[in-house]
Amino acid sequence: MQLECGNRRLDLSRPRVMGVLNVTPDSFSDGGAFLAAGQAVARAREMVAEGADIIDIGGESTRPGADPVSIEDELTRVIPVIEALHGQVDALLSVDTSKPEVMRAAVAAGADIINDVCALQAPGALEAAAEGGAAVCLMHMQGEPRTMQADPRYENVVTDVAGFLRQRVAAAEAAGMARARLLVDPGFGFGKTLAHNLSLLKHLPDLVDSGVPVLVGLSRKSMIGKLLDLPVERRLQPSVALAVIAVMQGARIVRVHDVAPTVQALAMCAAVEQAE
Ligand SMILES: Nc1nc2[nH]c(SCC(=O)O)nc2c(=O)[nH]1
Repeated sequence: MQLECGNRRLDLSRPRVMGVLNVTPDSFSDGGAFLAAGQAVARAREMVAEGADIIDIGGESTRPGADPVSIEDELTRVIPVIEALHGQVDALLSVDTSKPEVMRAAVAAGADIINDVCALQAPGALEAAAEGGAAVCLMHMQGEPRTMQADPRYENVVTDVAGFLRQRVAAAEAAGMARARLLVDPGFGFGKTLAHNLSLLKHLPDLVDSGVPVLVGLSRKSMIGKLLDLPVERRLQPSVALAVIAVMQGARIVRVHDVAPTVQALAMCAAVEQAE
């Protein structure tokens, strides 16, 4: 199984690690720490050295309650980092954005993957994503970051999310994107209660059956805090455990803050997968 990212390919026959690089002043886990492009580039290099296959660069926090960011501010934050990293690190570059203007500029600057928590629903996003050839991650979110955790409700969260993602895959293909360029993601924590998140993880194989590789983001999320009553800075071990569970449920890419421990854990998953 290969993911087509422009003229590059990512072999998904073994699970891959996407390192989170928040270039925002209010990101929930390292807000402000990497605002300066120089610090962001250093952090990216650190994650690549730890084994990250992809660096996910985000200029707008989408944690619950986050305020929207202007196009200009998002461009100012992410483009210099993509330009500085392009061709300089042995990892694919992903841009975490929902804005078509940022998608176009990021791909032009060297982004290999568009990671859209809104699954290309913004006006012009399908066209922007189609034209550059980058891979695209289509993620499910109910509502918007500011209000999505108020009172999320579903008929059946698994079939609702799976149906939405199937529809977004169809829309992307209709816009001219080959299926080999696509990823789907249930969007843990994006308009979901703890029960919804646990059900989605338990039934992840239903999503895997869609034939499009699955990416998940569970790292340091509030579902861990709710289950174990742990603050963000003490969620490493459960985050690694959730990455292993997701991979054993069929996920092929995990989006994480703590790269080295996740790389180690997924190397063991890969060894077991490949054993006789
Ligand atoms: N594809 C994808 N992109 C993401 N961006 C964020 S930002 C919030 C956080 O890291 O807690 N989460 C996710 C996720 O779960 N999947």
